[in-house]
Order: sequence, then structure tokens, then C-alpha cells
Amino acid sequence: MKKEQTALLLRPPEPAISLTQVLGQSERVRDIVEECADDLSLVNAGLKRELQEVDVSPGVESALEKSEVVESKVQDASEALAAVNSALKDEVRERAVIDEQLATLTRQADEARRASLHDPLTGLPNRALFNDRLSHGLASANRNGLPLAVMFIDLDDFKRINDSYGHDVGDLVPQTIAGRLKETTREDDTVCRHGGDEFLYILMEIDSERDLATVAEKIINAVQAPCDIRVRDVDTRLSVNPSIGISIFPKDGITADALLDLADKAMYRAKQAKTGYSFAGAA
Ligand SMILES: Nc1nc2c(ncn2[C@@H]2O[C@H](COP(=O)(O)OP(=O)(O)OP(=O)(O)O)[C@@H](O)[C@H]2O)c(=O)[nH]1
Repeated sequence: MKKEQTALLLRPPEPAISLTQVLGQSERVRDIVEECADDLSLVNAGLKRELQEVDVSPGVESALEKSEVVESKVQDASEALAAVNSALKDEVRERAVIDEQLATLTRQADEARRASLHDPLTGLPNRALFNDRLSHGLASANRNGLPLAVMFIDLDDFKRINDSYGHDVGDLVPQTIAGRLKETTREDDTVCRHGGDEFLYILMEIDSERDLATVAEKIINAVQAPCDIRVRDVDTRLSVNPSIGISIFPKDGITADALLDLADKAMYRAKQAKTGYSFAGAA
């Protein structure tokens, strides 16, 4: 046996190696043991031939017998290793199947979780995810002492669009508006579809009502821009106006429910007065 092969046999197992690597190492060890068995067998056969031709002392004969016993043990070890490697191979195959099943289940669980937290029509966070983000936002606003605002955005006369153009066209309006709201709002703020033609927006770390008014005007301009909709080869250009109610933590309320309720009422006032947006504090 070569020196480097012996070194390989004596090398301690590496930590945290995969089962496939263990199998690779074990197969290399088996190759070496098999080679040893073959070498021994050759040497013993050669010796035996020579001993038949010359008279040797009983000590040499006994040494050859011992060497043949070693040869048989090495042969057995080689076969035992082959059996172990075959079992390891089965295990590697089974693990690969289990890993694949696990990956599929994880993917399905991720998809189910995403579906349970997002609105299927627009892909925006749904009310459940919004509630979670709002409660985290309130906890953080409480900690850092920076105000937070909630905007309640409702499309005006959306029913008229459904009634005039049908639900297919109507469905594309919240989708288009959702895309624009995502583009208009800050990445770390949350916009969600509350349902139907209503959207909610959480703004973190706001500086002033003036800033909020600027954001509300930006949203109104983005929503008001015409929506070019194509359904069954028919092009329709539609425009919708939003009404926005704004409540501020902690000035107007300190709980999620209070802030949503006040923003809803402020939105209703903006709709009635056709002012585009209205602050809860202005009531
Ligand atoms: N196409 C479509 N329509 C929806 C969806 N969800 C709700 N709606 C419709 O949205 C309309 C909402 O009507 P309303 O609550 O009266 O609101 P509006 O017509 O915008 O009236 P105001 O809010 O008072 O301005 C109804 O016609 C619902 O059927 C949806 O996912 N797709």
C-alpha cells in the first residue's frame, strides 16, 4: 500500500461533512482495502509457489499461514465495507427524496402564507398583514416617540364603473391603482387593499401635517391619472378620484382601531366636501 493511501486511512474524519462526502470517503477507503487484499493475495500466492520448490523452516511456513489469515481478514473487511457503502448509498438516495419533499412543502407553506397575507386581485398586503404592520408600527412609534399616520383611501363612485363597464373592467381599476400606490409610496411604508375600492396606508416617522398633505396630494394625482384598460380587445380610458382620510398617532388616537375609525370618518368628510383629503383632527 502506498504511503499517501495510508495517510488517507489515518486521517481523522472532517467535521460537518455531508452524507454524500462520507460515502465518497468510505468508497475510497474500500478501494484501498480491496487493493490491499489483492496485493496480499498476489504476495501470498508467489510465496506459496516458491515454498513448494525449496525446503524452508517451519517458522517461514507458519508466517505464510498467518499472512493468509490476514489476507482473508482483509478480504472480509473489503466485502463488509462494500455492504456498508451500498447501505449508505440507499440512505443518500432516500435523503435526497426527503430533501426534495421538504423543499416542496416549504415552498407550498411559503406560498400559502403569502396568499393568506395578500390580496389576490392586486397582490398588495391584505387587512391581516396591515393589522400586523400597524401594531408593529405603533410599538415602534411608541418607542422612538416619532408620530405615525394612517391614510384611508377610497375611490369615488367606483360602483358606477362596475355598472357602466362591467366587473372585468372594474377589476382592472384597483389593480392599476394598486401599482400606482406602490410606486408613489415609500418602500418601507405599508399600503394594503382593505377590500373593494378601499386602500390603507401606514406612514412611519412623519414630520408634519404639511408633509402628510403633500403625500395625500401626490396620491390623489397618481390615482386620478387616466387608467387605459383593454378588455377583450376594447380600449377604455377611465378616471377615478380618491378621497383620503388621515389620522395621526398619538395626536388623534393611540390604538389601531381608533386610528382606523378616525381615518375612515375623515375620508367620509373629504368625500362629502369633495376636498380630496381631510385630517381627523380637523373634525
Ligand atoms: N370590479 C370589482 N368591484 C368590486 C370589487 N370589490 C368591490 N367592488 C365593487 O365596488 C363597489 C363599491 O361600491 P360603494 O361602496 O358604493 O362605493 P362607491 O361606488 O365608490 O361609492 P363612494 O364610496 O360613496 O364614492 C361595489 O359596486 C362593489 O361591487 C372587486 O374586487 N372588483
